[in-house]
Amino acid sequence: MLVIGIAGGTGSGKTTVAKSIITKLGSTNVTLISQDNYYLHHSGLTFEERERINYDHPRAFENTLLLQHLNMLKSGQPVDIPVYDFSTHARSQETIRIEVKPIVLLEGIHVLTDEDLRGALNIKVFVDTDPDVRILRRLTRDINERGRSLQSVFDQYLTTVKPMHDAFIEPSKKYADIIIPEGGENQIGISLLTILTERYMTDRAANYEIG
Ligand SMILES: Nc1ncnc2c1ncn2[C@@H]1O[C@H](COP(=O)(O)OP(=O)(O)O)[C@@H](O)[C@H]1O
Ligand SMILES: Nc1ccn([C@@H]2O[C@H](COP(=O)(O)O)[C@@H](O)[C@H]2O)c(=O)n1
Repeated sequence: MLVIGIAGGTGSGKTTVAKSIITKLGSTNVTLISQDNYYLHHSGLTFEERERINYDHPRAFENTLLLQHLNMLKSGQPVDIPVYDFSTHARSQETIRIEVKPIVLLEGIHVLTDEDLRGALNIKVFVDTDPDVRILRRLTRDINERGRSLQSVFDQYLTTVKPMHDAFIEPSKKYADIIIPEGGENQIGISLLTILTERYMTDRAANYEIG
């Protein structure tokens, strides 16, 4: 199984890049997993307490479960991954079944910051988009899709999103094999990744396999 990690700041276009690759290759051979599904649950906290959590710190995620699921997929077992509800800041009761496919695209803000997670990736990608573009995209998305107010997006951006991006996410770019400027607009970058993936599918014995 080939695992491609797609990191980058919030709103950089990680999901858009991943979905473009799936559109080009078809969903039969490629599956998408978002690190966001592995946000810690915090069942003992009230909504107000959950609202104040720093969701941009690397330790906000249950990466051990994510790694366990990647290992199960690699050994041929399907997995039931958590579903995360951004409007309640909690995992929902449901899970999603992920079947075994030859290619896994793993996208998330911190897929390159964690050493163990990096070790599970065959190709490491960083989507590099200017902060002003990212915050504008995030503002629109969080208000339209994640139940946020304008003020809450401002406050969260300044108190946690930007400081954590500067401290952890931007420095993780150095681990990338491929940097894709401007995300979904970069058709050449997306085509490059698609070609690499196609090549893997036609030659499973290629050098990408981790020992
Ligand atoms: N090139 C683009 N032009 C316009 N809007 C975009 C572009 N890329 C992404 N978006 C929008 O910006 C938001 C964040 O993009 P997304 O791919 O989900 O980023 P990420 O997964 O990095 O947070 C989404 O609403 C998406 O539709
Ligand atoms: N309860 C939560 C959990 C996470 N976030 C924000 O999501 C961002 C990561 O998702 P992207 O799709 O934008 O990569 C991250 O920056 C968190 O701030 C949230 O707002 N609430």
